Amino acid sequence: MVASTTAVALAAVVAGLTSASPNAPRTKVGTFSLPQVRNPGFKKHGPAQLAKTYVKYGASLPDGLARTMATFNGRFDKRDSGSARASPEQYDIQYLTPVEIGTPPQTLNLDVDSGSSDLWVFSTEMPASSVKGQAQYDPSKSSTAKRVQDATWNITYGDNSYSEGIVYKDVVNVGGVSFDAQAVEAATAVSQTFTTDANDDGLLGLAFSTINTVQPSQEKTFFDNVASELDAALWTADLKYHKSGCYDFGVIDDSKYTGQITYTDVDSSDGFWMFDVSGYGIGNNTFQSTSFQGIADTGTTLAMLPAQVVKAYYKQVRGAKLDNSQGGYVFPCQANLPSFVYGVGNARYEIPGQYINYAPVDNDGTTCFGGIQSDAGIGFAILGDILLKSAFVVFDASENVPRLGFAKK
Ligand SMILES: CNCc1ccc(Oc2cccnc2)o1
Repeated sequence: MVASTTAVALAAVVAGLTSASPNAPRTKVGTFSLPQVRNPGFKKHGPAQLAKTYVKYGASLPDGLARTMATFNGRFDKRDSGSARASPEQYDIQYLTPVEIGTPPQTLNLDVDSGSSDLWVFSTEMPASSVKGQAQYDPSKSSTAKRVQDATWNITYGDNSYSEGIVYKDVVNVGGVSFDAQAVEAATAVSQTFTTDANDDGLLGLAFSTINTVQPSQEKTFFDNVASELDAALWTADLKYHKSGCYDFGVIDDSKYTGQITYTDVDSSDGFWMFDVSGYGIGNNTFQSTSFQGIADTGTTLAMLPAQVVKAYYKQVRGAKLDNSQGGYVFPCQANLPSFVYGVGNARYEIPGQYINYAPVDNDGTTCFGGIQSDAGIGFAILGDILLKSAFVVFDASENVPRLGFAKK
């Protein structure tokens, strides 16, 4: 930002020095004055003025100025913002977002994941046996793909899914926001859970770049790469129950929420969007102001909450039980589930009971698996899609301390 201010200041000085043309005839005609009129259509733009001056005197533009002018390509005042659809898989197990990679663009449907920081894709670098219907990034078909020599990555997720591979730099476009040298992590191997997930072509990590797994030199997330070009260094998640939602970059679309946005500071020291949940309520019972730490994680399907909170919730559900063979709390699919309320500061956000009936565990739909489960062993709560889809969420990195915003919708 300072660089462009300097350019503007410099341009203003240079523009001022060249206001009178040096080529005017030098005849002695006494004095004359030319009243100046303001050009109503003139938009002040430092780099453009400076560039004009260089061109006027036949000088070539310094590289930085040429690059600046290239990025503006006529958009003198607009910076950037974009919007990308988030389509749910069955049971909202995850939401997939089309991402264009390479030249010409190859479209892959990625799982936007605020709980990790690698952008990785199924690729032609992996064995065909690991690919069951997914789209594959083919760097050999992208004129802008450049291999990052000796770079590798590997990552394991909360559900023990795993992937690893090599790295290219290429153009990546998400919802109209583009970066021309994004680290695209091409998978050479993935776990069976990814192979069987036919619609998921990879992940787009939007946690903090400090937990990106590329070695020997860590790479930046897509958001960190584009943040300085966005109208505002933030992105928003508007996920929905059993229907498509939207990720926006660089803009808060006021039509997508009601009332006020409540902000809370984020502790990003572990690389996550970690914040304090101020408490919880079950159905119409009194709100319990016992705070706990949790991460906002669009890449986790369920809500993993403190064991005591989960126990108190399912105590209100007739026939609910902890079934370790299923890996968590189950209940009769016909159960009438109470709503769940979580607090952010003084604000309260309610998850309808219906959202907490995640999916049947048996073919006849008798027993269902809960959307709220215990975070035992994780070390913090995970506010996954079950909770996030009931709010409009702002992931705001525009200030020194990042923050999360929540609003009703
Ligand atoms: C559903 N298993 C495969 C799979 C798709 C996306 C991911 O990634 C995850 C899993 C858990 C938490 N965060 C990201 O794994």
